[in-house]
Amino acid sequence: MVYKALTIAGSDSGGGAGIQADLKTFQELRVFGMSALTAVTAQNTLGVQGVYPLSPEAVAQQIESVGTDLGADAVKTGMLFSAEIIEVVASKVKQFGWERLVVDPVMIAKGGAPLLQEEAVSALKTHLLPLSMVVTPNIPEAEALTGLTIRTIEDRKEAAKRLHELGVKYVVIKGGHDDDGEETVDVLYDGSEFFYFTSKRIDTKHTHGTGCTFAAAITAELAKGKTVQEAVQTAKSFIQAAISHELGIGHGHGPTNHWAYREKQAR
Ligand SMILES: Nc1ncnc2c1ncn2[C@@H]1O[C@H](COP(=O)(O)OP(=O)(O)O)[C@@H](O)[C@H]1O
Ligand SMILES: Cc1ncc(COP(=O)(O)OP(=O)(O)O)c(N)n1
Repeated sequence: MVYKALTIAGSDSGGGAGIQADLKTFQELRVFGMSALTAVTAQNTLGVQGVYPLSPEAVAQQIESVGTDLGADAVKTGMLFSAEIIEVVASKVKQFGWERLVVDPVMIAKGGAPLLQEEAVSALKTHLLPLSMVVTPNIPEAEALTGLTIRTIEDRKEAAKRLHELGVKYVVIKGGHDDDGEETVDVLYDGSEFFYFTSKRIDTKHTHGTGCTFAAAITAELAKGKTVQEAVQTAKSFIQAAISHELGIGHGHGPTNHWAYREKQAR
């Protein structure tokens, strides 16, 4: 069986985040990866040097090409840049009836560069979140989407409930930005229960692209027909391996190691 996943996201020339991280993750999890580019970024481990969005028509046409021929078992969105792009993505998701949709609401790169226009946050809430099966905000993104200030796990639970009310079936609020304590905890809410995915916090500066990689792993597992709980568990193990076995490349915040999980499984 060939499982297929489509990522709709921006290109990271440095290869650690964006489309590149997504396709590497799909491949490592034995899922055929396809892409629709929303923007080209000139980016490396030191930061984002340039952002060049594509036209909404170009984004729509790429999705159309994939949807009318290959099809997709699951779809992920990453950097969407503008309200116009969000609207065409939402309309194509509806057109092709894609239900296994993972929305990683990328807003700002770790170095501080904006990857989503501020006025596009409300388009994300109105047009895309109601269509999504899973949304995977980090803490600042969950704050921007809900208007809440998030300090504690209870705050994250409240934010998850608010996002669920927008129509998202499963909300995962990631804990990478909560650097208190020895563990990172990702909180999953399915509309009635909370589940916690915990791992040892790794002390490293090489975490560029963790969010993209984590959401891409969820997407790959959903493409195979796994449940959301199973998919999040695999994604947590995948990202833990990718962060622990750092590559140490570049002069700044380096990428994670996308082949570490496979090598660990093979041992
Ligand atoms: N230092 C770390 N050690 C272990 N896991 C981490 C670390 N930083 C992030 N993660 C994990 O990586 C994934 C992405 O989290 P996060 O960094 O919050 O996202 P983003 O890249 O979108 O800001 C989550 O599963 C989180 O728990
Ligand atoms: C093209 C592109 N898309 C998304 C991101 C953000 O990726 P993320 O996984 O959140 O990693 P950091 O930028 O926070 O390291 C990006 N940088 N570029």
